[in-house]
Amino acid sequence: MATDLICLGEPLIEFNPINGEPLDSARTFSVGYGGDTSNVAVAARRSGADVAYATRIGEDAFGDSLFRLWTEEGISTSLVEREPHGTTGIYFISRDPEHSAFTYHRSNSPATRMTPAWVPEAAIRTTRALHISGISQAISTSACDAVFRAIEVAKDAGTLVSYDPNHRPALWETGRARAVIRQSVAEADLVMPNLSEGRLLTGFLTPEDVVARLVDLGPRIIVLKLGSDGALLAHGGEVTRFAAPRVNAIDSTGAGDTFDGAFLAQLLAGATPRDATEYAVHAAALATLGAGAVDPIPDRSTVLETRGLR
Ligand SMILES: O=C(O)C(=O)C[C@H](O)[C@H](O)CO
Repeated sequence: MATDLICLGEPLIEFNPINGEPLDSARTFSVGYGGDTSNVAVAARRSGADVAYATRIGEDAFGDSLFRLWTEEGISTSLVEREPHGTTGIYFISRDPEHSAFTYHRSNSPATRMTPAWVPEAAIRTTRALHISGISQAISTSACDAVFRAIEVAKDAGTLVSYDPNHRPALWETGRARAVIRQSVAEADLVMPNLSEGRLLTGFLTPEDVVARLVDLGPRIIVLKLGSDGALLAHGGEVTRFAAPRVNAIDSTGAGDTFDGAFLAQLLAGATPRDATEYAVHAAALATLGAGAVDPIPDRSTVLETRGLR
């Protein structure tokens, strides 16, 4: 059965120091789930979308654990390939309320061996939206080629292409990142960068200038994510600012991904981009109230109940 949304990329197992201790002295970690596109899949699912995740993971314990997550969340695993003897990637969080930093152990993971031939073309042709990100383009050349192939198939079929640059400087050289991300932004229908990514792509500083330049690149809908300052939506020739509710954030990991998934679920359910942005700023704020990427992602009823926070 066709799903509303396919998220394609690399999932990771997450290690988060208990009480936010620095990595060099941390002795105890809570173990959770991460990987930006998997986080988006969970967020979209918890907001009511019918979602499939496309990836390659190992036939190892961490692969089993991720597989269980998607199954328990009700995310289709029909596009998940298991690699015998593959080692599923992991990362460690250095926690910060606004900008968490990540230490990766993911080189040579099964996801780095995604190729254009692996891309699930038939499924992408029949779904309504495809979500991909710059992280999958950073992890290997063949994964980057796979993302571009997925975009090409989606565009050919009229599937909405949703793209988050998620620039991670630790994963690739900035000149290449900028070129690849710009090309992807130009091809996408919907892009959801943060301000530093917008600045990298456009050379402009203010959110308004950044959004104006991104509009020139071509996407139909641009949502510039501004963290605790909310978001700026550009759509249909109008630019609208949305404030975020005030919360006592403890960990921003995955908040941007929660925004993406929440926005996509609303859009696919028929909401306008304005209503989807209003909903997504609330969902993203709630996602900062707990530690780690996936556990604090709110469900639809929690987002709707807490919209009065502002
Ligand atoms: O940074 C990555 O590659 C990850 O996927 C880890 C995190 O879950 C993700 O960055 C949060 O957005």
